[in-house]
Amino acid sequence: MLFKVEMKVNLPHDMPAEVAAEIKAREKAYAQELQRQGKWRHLWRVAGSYANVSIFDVADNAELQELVSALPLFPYMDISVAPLCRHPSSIHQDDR
Ligand SMILES: O=C(O)CC1=CCC(=O)O1
Repeated sequence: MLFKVEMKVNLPHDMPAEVAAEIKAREKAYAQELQRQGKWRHLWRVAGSYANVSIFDVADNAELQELVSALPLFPYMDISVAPLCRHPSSIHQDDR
């Protein structure tokens, strides 16, 4: 199942820089591993904002919840999710 996931990051302004850097490094490693596994299919920065738009390809709602709630930045993000289905005009065979 495909989901559009929008994540807006709100790190506390008083978080020490080295703590923020360590969380971001763990976030990057986790995100890249999920991309290698094919579960995090797209990751886009929203221009001008500390936010991203992502496409996840997971088995079901429960797997999405499991993966997203394990994000190191999860405690600091506002997240919105929308389920996706194939558009009849899409030319991409891997949309499903
Ligand atoms: O910077 C972000 O948008 C948050 C994030 C998600 C995956 C990652 O590496 O950073």
